Amino acid sequence: MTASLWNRYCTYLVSDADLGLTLDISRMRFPDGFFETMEPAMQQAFAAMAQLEQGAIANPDENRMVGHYWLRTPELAPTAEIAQSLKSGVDAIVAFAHKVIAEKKFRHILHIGIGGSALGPQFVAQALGEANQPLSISFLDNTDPDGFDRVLAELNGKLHETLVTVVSKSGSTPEPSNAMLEAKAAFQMAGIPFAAHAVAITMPGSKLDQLAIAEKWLARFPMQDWVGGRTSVMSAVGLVPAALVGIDVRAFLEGAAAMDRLTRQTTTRQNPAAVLALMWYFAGDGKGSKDMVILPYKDRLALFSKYLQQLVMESLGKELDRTGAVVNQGIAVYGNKGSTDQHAYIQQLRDGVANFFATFIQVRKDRAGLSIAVEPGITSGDYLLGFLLGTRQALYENGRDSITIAIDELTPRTLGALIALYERAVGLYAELVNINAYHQPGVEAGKKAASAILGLKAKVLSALRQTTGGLTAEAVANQLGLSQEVETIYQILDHFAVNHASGVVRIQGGDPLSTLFAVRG
Ligand SMILES: O=P(O)(O)OC[C@H]1O[C@H](O)[C@H](O)[C@@H](O)[C@@H]1O
Repeated sequence: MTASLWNRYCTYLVSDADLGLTLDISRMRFPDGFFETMEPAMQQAFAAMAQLEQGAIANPDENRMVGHYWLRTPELAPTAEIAQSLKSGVDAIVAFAHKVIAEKKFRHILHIGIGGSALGPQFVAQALGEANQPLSISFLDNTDPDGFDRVLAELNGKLHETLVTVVSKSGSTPEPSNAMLEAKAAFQMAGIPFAAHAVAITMPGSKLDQLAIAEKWLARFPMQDWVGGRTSVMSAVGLVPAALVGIDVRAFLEGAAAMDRLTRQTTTRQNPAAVLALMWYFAGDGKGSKDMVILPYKDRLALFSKYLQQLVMESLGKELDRTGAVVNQGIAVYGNKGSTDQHAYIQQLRDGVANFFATFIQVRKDRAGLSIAVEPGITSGDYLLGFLLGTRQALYENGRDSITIAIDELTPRTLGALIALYERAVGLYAELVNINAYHQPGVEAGKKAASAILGLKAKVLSALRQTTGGLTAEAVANQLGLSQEVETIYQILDHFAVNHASGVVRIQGGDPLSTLFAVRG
């Protein structure tokens, strides 16, 4: 390390002794005066965030407040009623988890949810879980039948001691709904009443909530309208499973509250979320032209990149800015963990296309106990640090910038703080580029197209049933007057045939134009 880099390190380091956290931007090559240039915009961003925290309709497209910061500081909620419901909500979650753990009736959790309703719980469980935790946890986070089978097979013979947490904010997302039905079927097959094992986490009055009430499920926990899925890990969505696996959820919330205090301050250079957002802005020129590669040197944090992928990309990936201009904003996020990735894609980061900036995440404490020496005077943890610093240096020498975030220890408190740091950095960055970070209009397009495709299935089958000799996909499409849908129809027929569904077979193989499909039996 050169003296000038050390100087830059000391000059720009943002640190918080209470959380044991540092943010080092010395390896980002921003020019002198960058902070000064950005200061007016950052002050506006602070003001907008203050409004948001006071209950402004910060998500106007959905006419919603944005309240995830109140989850860890209920006193800041805009009404006493919200504050009280948040406090009693956490009390109820903690009491429920204590009871379940003490009774020892349940040994496993099957958590059902997708997107924000699964990624947070998965990330927290992997980051803080222990081999001897009171309940083990597994996840159904898709509508993949084989995926269901694999997880349910692992729970075979254990369903009588399995608690199922069904999570869906809207209560009508198809994937968790399908997963719930598949889990319910498995319970029925095993002769175990599903309702007595099922917990619903959803917005009051949703389809899922109504089902849980009608079937008298074991428990229901509310999700708030003003908490988005990707920032729901500190609502019942994340707290219920975390408390059940024995994680100190109050410390988790407190860590986030501490980070919120730190990142609410308006002295930019002392505010780690502001500094982080500005580094993203610098790296990608405010247009997301560089990808964000997340490299935690800690196995427990391997899901952090996936978690941040949703948080950052669903929040910032927007076609329009708030004036309605087409901006196609966003920052692509990917990563896994170090040093593992050094044996994979880091080759390209060092030598290939320079379209990214890296974020190294370091946990200074190696492990709970003592380390053996793997070489005289050297531990495995020394290697991990060496690889982190070495990779950072190798990247820097080749013109690749990086940020390093370090914490002393990974605990519920520091994990809460890390999540809160990124939540606010995303909020501030969205202000800098003037977009709504709290809606996700693009997601709807795929959902609508999927439901149109499902609607075609019955029509395709009935057309096929009317012939004996078999039809090509084109013939089916023409019969239905849907020639523009021919490829989708071909895909549906192929899916039928491979799954031997409804008696559909391929009676003459070949290319998509000549393959004949028929109904047999
Ligand atoms: O919790 P749910 O309402 O089931 O939603 C689950 C997920 O699906 C949606 O499509 C959104 O894009 C995500 O932000 C959300 O977390």
